[in-house]
Formats: sequence, C-alpha cells, structure tokens
Amino acid sequence: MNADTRRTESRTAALAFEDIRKDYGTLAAVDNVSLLVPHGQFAALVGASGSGKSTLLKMVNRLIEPSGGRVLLNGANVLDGPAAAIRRRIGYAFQSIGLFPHMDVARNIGIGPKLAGAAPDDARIAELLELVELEPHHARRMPHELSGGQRQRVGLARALAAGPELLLLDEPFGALDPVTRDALGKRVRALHERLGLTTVLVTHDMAEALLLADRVLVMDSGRVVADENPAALLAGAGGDIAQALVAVPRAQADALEAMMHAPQGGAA
Ligand SMILES: Nc1ncnc2c1ncn2[C@@H]1O[C@H](COP(=O)(O)OP(=O)(O)OP(=O)(O)O)[C@@H](O)[C@H]1O
Repeated sequence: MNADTRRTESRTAALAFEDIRKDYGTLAAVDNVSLLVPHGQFAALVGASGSGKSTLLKMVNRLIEPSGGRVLLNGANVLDGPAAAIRRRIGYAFQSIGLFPHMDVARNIGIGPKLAGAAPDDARIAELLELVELEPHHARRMPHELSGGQRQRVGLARALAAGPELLLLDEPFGALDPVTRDALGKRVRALHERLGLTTVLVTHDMAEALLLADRVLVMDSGRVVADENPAALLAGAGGDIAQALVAVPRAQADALEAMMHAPQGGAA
C-alpha cells in the first residue's frame, strides 16, 4: 500500500493507529502498532497479561500519552485539542467501573454530559437504564446498593450517555459470574448493532472474543501478532500464539461434547 492510500484509509476509518508506541524505560509496552478499525466494526483485543492491550486502548482516550506515532479518531489526531473534548466522543467502560460512591445511579450515569453542560433529564436516564436492562427505580440507588453485575451495567450506561462514536471496553465483564458475563456480553453486542457503534473490547477470554467480535486482534509483547475473523481463527489461522489461545475454549468444548455422548456412568 502506498503512503497516499494509507493516509486516505487512516482518515476514513473510525479509528486508526499509525506506528503507535509506548515505552516504559527499555520496555516497549506497545511496539509500533498500525491498525485501522472501520466504522461499525466490533474488534476484540486478546492476549496474555502484560501484552499491551490496555495500554493500546488508553492511548485512544488519552489516559496514556504515546511515546511515538498517532491515533486518529474519525480522521483527527486525538492529541489535537483538549483531552475532555476527545473523551466526550468516546464511551469507556472498564473492569473496576469507577462509579462515584456518594452519587446515585442517575448522577453517575449523567456525569459526563453534565460536565459538558448538558445534564441528561429523567427521561434520558430512564432510556439509558432501559438500554442496559436496569429498572427505572435503579436510578435512585447508590452504587453500594447494587450487585456487581448491576454496577457493570451502570458503567456501560455511563459509557453510552453522551452518544459516543466509539465504545472502548477494557475487561468490562471481568469480575462477573459466567451467566451474568454471558448475558451482558450479548447485550453489549446488541447495543453495538442498535446504536451503530464502533467497538473495541479488551478481554483475556478468547471464547468471549470469538463469540462477540467481528475481528480478533491478538497481542503479544506489545505487537499485534494476529488479525483474523473468528471463523478463520477457528479454522486454524493466525499463527501459534493465536492458536494457543483458541486451543483453550476448543478443548473445553470438546470435553463437554465428549461428556454429552459418553455412556452414563454410575449404578446400573
Ligand atoms: N505505568 C507503567 N509503568 C511501567 N510499566 C508499565 C506501566 N503500565 C503498564 N506497564 C507495563 O506495560 C506492559 C503492558 O501493560 P498492559 O496493562 O497494557 O497489558 P495488558 O495486556 O492490558 O495486561 P492485563 O491483561 O494484565 O491487563 C506490561 O509489561 C506492564 O507491566
């Protein structure tokens, strides 16, 4: 691809990383990553702990300053202008949620738009609660009066409150039980479709990535070592590191399948 084509593609993508890097001393936490995420795509970033997933994500909403390269959001460098202006265009939900303990659910959800001078009214809060399948009466609860899964839903509603162009999710289901995690994952995918979002999800869990995403990016030592769709990964593409991650859910699925077809043991 020549430089002109590359520049045009970077400008028209929802999100573009151009030779982005982050160094901590001699460690390259993110090592010259270039990627385009088209509008409407649901991409998952998968990889071992410490492979650079969160660092890459946080350079989009300027929680981390890059050591080199650029991140473009709809063609504009995220470093141009105030960080708050960029963050208003990006929904961000993460595992530890960061709800304000002294504010009720409605105020927690509305904090971003309120800081921007447009506090959401009760109808908008009710609409956001409905999107994440919470009840209207949850609006007046305090964070400590909610379950972990409900708190994650509030975090998601807050991420959606300003009508973002881009949704960044950093292990948003990490601390949840498997049933809640599965339900919330499906809800996020449905919202992605319904709201026409572009979404990047960081997860340790390859099964989650395969089930939810259109595209799976595998990171290792700060680099993207595989970039495949779920069907291709399941068919064996992506190289050794990606296949080692795919092997885990595959082995579990095979073991369950074998159990279902095994003759019943126990007393005859
Ligand atoms: N502030 C920091 N100072 C020094 N090193 C850091 C800092 N933040 C992250 N790192 C290092 O950068 C590397 C990438 O970290 P990062 O959090 O991006 O990984 P990750 O893939 O998101 O991991 P996890 O899945 O465990 O959250 C790791 O080796 C980490 O120790």
